[in-house]
Amino acid sequence: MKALPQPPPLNFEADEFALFLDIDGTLLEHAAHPDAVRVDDDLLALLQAAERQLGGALAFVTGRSIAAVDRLFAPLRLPAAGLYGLEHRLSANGPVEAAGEPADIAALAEEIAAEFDGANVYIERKGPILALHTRAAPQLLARAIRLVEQALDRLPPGYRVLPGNAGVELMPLEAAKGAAIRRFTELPAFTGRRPVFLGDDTSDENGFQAINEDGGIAIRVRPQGDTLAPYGLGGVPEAISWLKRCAGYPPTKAASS
Ligand SMILES: O=P(O)(O)OC[C@H]1O[C@H](O[C@H]2O[C@H](CO)[C@@H](O)[C@H](O)[C@H]2O)[C@H](O)[C@@H](O)[C@@H]1O
Repeated sequence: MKALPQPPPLNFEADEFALFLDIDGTLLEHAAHPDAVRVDDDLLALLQAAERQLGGALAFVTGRSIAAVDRLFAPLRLPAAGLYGLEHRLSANGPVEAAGEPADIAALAEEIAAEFDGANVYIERKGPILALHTRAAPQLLARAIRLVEQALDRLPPGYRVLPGNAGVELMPLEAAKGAAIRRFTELPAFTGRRPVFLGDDTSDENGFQAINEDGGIAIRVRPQGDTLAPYGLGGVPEAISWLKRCAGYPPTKAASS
């Protein structure tokens, strides 16, 4: 695969850009369990500076719930699309439009938890989305995917299965990062600015597509295989270094090499 060029540094203070950030694998290195990731003060300060410089045109766009995002980044609160856009908080201190857990998904979650009883598989119940994490038990990934695919046949239409490298998620069809980003770009704080989206995963490709269609800048972190993003950054450290340059931090050795 041809290496993607790095994105040019942007000036966050230029009133030109709206920034959308995926979290896991983009801002935070992956950990064996979703609750094992940590946000350090350096990242918090960077996000606070970026939010100020961008005039508030900064939002998380993540598969996590907004409640989980707030716990991770406390005391920082940003506008956020959680659960791939099934939840929104349109302004930093606004209300969360949260999504509940339908009865059929609750029943399925119980069934799958019993199936994996004693195995090192974490079942994350996120309202209408069910995630099975096998990062700590990679040998169980194929079984987890099979179980969720079989369950799809029993559920009412309107769900899809999104397999990943370390787990699988069952989610409503309308959960998509592209639509989540567009919901923000219609708001006064974001509109008229060029959208920029950093993501690292298959689930971010839908966001890249929307960004490309809307004349924005799509950046895939640690690109592997096909991507719609025209730009790439090697990993989380490179993504943080690039964001720091955009926010006017002095160059570090790693960033300038
Ligand atoms: O859209 P994102 O912000 O990238 O969120 C995607 C999922 O992230 C979390 O799971 C992933 O990260 C965990 C911590 O590194 C890791 O243990 C897990 O294997 C990954 O799938 C989160 O728990 C999910 O709810 C998000 O959908």
